[in-house]
Amino acid sequence: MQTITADILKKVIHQRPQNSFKGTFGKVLIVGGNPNMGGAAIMAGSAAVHAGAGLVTIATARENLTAVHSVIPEAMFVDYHDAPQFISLIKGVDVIVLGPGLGNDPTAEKVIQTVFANVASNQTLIIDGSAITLVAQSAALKDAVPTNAHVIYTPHQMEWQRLSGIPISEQNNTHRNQQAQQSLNATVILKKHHSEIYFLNGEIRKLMVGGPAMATGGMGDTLTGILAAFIAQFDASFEDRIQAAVFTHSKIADELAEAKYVVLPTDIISHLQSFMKRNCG
Ligand SMILES: NC(=O)C1=CN([C@@H]2O[C@H](COP(=O)(O)OP(=O)(O)OC[C@H]3O[C@@H](n4cnc5c(N)ncnc54)[C@H](OP(=O)(O)O)[C@@H]3O)[C@@H](O)[C@H]2O)[C@@H](O)CC1
Ligand SMILES: Nc1ncnc2c1ncn2[C@@H]1O[C@H](COP(=O)(O)OP(=O)(O)O)[C@@H](O)[C@H]1O
Ligand SMILES: [Mg+2]
Repeated sequence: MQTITADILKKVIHQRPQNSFKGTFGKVLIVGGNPNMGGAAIMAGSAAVHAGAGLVTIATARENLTAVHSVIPEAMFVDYHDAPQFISLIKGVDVIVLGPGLGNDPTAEKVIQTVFANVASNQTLIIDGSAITLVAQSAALKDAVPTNAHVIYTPHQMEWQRLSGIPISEQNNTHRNQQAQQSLNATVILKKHHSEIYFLNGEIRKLMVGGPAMATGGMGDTLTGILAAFIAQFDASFEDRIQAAVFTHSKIADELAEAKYVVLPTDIISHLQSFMKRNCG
């Protein structure tokens, strides 16, 4: 299995063309954050803004409106109960992140169904957190996962156990992980110490940066926003954009961990802009 090396950064992150505007750098929609977990959607949205997505909207519970606007004034808000507005947004973006802090109740299920029913073939759908757990638990949702879009699952080990049926103790079996990933017809980023990425073309990549300073709630939510921004704005291959995003997330954490005992998701978010500037090709 090949490891991801630092040269992926300059391959993917490029100087911005002079003749450009916000639309050049892609539109991202974050769908998540129930009234108890608004922070997850805010971290994902904030990461997408700071990693360079041109336009970011957060579809979340109305209770989160004030927090979203005060923490990320760059992002727009939509109430995920407002079906017409929500559906029109889903249709208008390049990348959708579905799941951070969404919760496991019937509202969450309905939100997931709405996204699945309205995603188109040129879009990328990142399925994370609660959305992975709900898809794993419901045959109806599993059947409704879009087959036309680029789908990426970002499970931690327990979420991967739920989705694939492979117990955590057996997830060191790369071949078995790959079989499960291929049967999902999607890319899988299996998050752990030394995360692994399983691509549809059969390639597998291992991440050798990142460490225990990252073990804080919200760290995976933050990764989804970075992924979305990299996929939405850069021109490199799909596989390279994903590797660059995953590398960036953990490499920033390693750099910060030289001086900090624990690295917070919001620390990573606030260092994205300078890290990308330093590592742009
Ligand atoms: N600020 C916010 O709004 C935040 C909102 N969040 C949102 O919460 C939602 C639920 O996500 P979740 O990951 O917190 O819970 P769940 O899916 O039940 O998994 C946890 C269970 O699995 C077990 N476990 C075993 N191995 C593991 C591993 N490698 N990595 C992780 N867990 C592992 C673990 O074992 P234990 O810790 O109990 O020993 C426990 O039994 C989701 O939508 C997410 O986005 C969070 O991001 C936090 C910040
Ligand atoms: N010990 C560790 N070594 C390397 N990376 C870690 C470690 N602990 C956590 N991480 C990283 O932090 C993120 C955790 O994701 P996740 O569990 O989904 O967080 P949350 O749902 O709380 O946002 C993953 O990217 C994972 O690889
Ligand atoms: Mg998570």
